[in-house]
Amino acid sequence: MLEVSGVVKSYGTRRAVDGVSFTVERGQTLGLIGPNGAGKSTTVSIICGLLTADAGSVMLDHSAIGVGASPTKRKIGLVPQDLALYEDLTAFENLRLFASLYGLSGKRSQERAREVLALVNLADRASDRPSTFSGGMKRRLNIAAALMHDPELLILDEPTVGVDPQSRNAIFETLEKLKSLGCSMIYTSHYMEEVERLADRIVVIDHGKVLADDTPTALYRKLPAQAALRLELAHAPDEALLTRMRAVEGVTSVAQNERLLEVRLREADDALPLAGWLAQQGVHANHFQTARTSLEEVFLNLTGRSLRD
Ligand SMILES: Nc1ncnc2c1ncn2[C@@H]1O[C@H](COP(=O)(O)OP(=O)(O)OP(=O)(O)O)[C@@H](O)[C@H]1O
Repeated sequence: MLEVSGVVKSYGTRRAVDGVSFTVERGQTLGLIGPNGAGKSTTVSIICGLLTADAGSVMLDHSAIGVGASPTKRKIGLVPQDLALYEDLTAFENLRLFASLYGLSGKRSQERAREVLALVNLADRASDRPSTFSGGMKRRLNIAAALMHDPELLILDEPTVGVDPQSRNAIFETLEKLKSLGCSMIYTSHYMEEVERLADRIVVIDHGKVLADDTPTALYRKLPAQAALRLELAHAPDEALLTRMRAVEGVTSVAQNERLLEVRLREADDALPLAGWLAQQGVHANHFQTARTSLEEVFLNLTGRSLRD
């Protein structure tokens, strides 16, 4: 449905996007993840035709997207990072204003406004002004605005920035509903857990380049460790024991802080043979905890840096 090929964009001498390519299939949610300044917003602005690329192309349903009016652009709905609501108008009036920008008016515009307000769970707040809304409700109204013209592809640029955890959840519920209705989405974020919750496919971007493009499951598989075991031992282990433990089948690394050990395992099933080995060595744990490694580590593994400082 969407094909981004070799897109390049510089601001002066700074290359913000450096040959980015990826595709979004119909009904798919793509997570575009990278740290601040990675080039996500620039990429998204080029896809929407708000910025011109220096090189490369963006095709939506085999038609090129360029700057300026085009019927293809109408197939996209953008939820920008900055809120774009009129505080003096009610939620309903805001939506009708957005609809009029797309040439939708009269009864059809009223019906659609009611439809999208219900979709974002704001039907009971239709007559209220956004100035009385929480940050998360404003975001949901912004999502509703982007949906007024019934786009085929919804692009959300970091929609949870500045939103409290409870409202964040409400945004996710809205997006999950849209996904179940078959809406195609691009979701940018620098929070891996957010992208992981929604995305069928994740594109990792850094310094304007795509570092990985895969399904969450495939990205997990590429991590050297997929599980971890945290142990609190009865006695601090000596170096010789740690060395032998590192050689146990399935163990990828062992970090020690006095009596606490964090053992990285290739997969969760490797915990059992390790527990057997520890018992054989006469090593007793007072406490242990298993944990799955997080997809956050994909970025760390690819760049040696974490997604956020
Ligand atoms: N209008 C501009 N003029 C000059 N440089 C810019 C402009 N917009 C972005 N940049 C630079 O381009 C690079 C990519 O920025 P972009 O906003 O696309 O990244 P991002 O991944 O969306 O980051 P953020 O999450 O902070 O928005 C950054 O180095 C940024 O400073």
